[in-house]
Amino acid sequence: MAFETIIVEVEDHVALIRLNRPDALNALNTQLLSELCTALEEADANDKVRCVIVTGSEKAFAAGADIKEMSSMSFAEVFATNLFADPSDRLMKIRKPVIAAVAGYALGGGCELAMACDFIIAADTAKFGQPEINLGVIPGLGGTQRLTRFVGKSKSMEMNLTGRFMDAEEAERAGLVSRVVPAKKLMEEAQGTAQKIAEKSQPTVMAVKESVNRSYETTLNEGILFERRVFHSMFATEDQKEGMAAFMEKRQPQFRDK
Ligand SMILES: CC(C)(O)CC(=O)SCCNC(=O)CCNC(=O)[C@H](O)C(C)(C)COP(=O)(O)OP(=O)(O)OC[C@H]1O[C@@H](n2cnc3c(N)ncnc32)[C@H](O)[C@@H]1OP(=O)(O)O
Repeated sequence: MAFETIIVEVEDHVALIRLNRPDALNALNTQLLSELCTALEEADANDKVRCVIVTGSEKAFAAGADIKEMSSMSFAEVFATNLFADPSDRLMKIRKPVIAAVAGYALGGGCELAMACDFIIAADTAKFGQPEINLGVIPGLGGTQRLTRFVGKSKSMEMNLTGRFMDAEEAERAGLVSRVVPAKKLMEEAQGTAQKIAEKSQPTVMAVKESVNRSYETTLNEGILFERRVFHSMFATEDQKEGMAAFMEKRQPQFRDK
């Protein structure tokens, strides 16, 4: 499919999806969100793709949902159309790993999009925030829920109540991002990380993603049980035999996704 508000490149088993509305700091309008979800679904279904990176520009990952598009909507309209339910549901169905490579602003829906990815690598220029309170609304794509799980109640409450931005260093300390890298190295680091994941056994990668995500949805006991059952099931794969044989034979494994 041809896209207008994003750019998609596939190289070495990694799909790079770049948000591309430079005049609006990648504000997430209906078209961009729809194209992003479609690109992610296409990457998920593409046998050549083993890992996905979502990124923006040097100035903005995304400055939130498009305020100009939303400003005149009525309650009846946002309720009847279930605004943001569709992208939220579609993002959660992606089974391949998705890395958010964030430079500049990741605000409101931008922060929520980054958090909906599997992990965040941040440039030292990144700024995260949920400033919806300044617009007279609350987050609608997971900002009160996911941010709380990432950084805890106190910091999430403060960020959501004041609209304060968090810089990259604070975001790393708080556990929102997996690591911070110099802005110039952001894409190199994200690509390198994606390559490492792309070399693993794909069923195992998907099982890790499903198991980690399960920890958000269930009790610790249920989660541990789920993990153990998935672990057991890995012994039905050829890649488990190959991975363990390769260790014993002191060589690199040749995974076949079987
Ligand atoms: C998804 C939900 C439900 O959770 C809701 C949301 O996401 S609501 C949106 C939350 N985000 C914000 O409130 C951030 C809004 N943007 C800003 O505060 C500032 O733009 C900034 C601090 C990120 C950057 O400031 P600055 O460098 O001064 O650039 P600007 O001149 O403000 O912006 C450039 C250009 O982009 C347009 N813009 C920026 N953000 C948005 C947006 N979220 N929606 C629509 N348009 C946006 C801005 O209007 C400028 O365009 P022009 O007006 O000059 O044409």
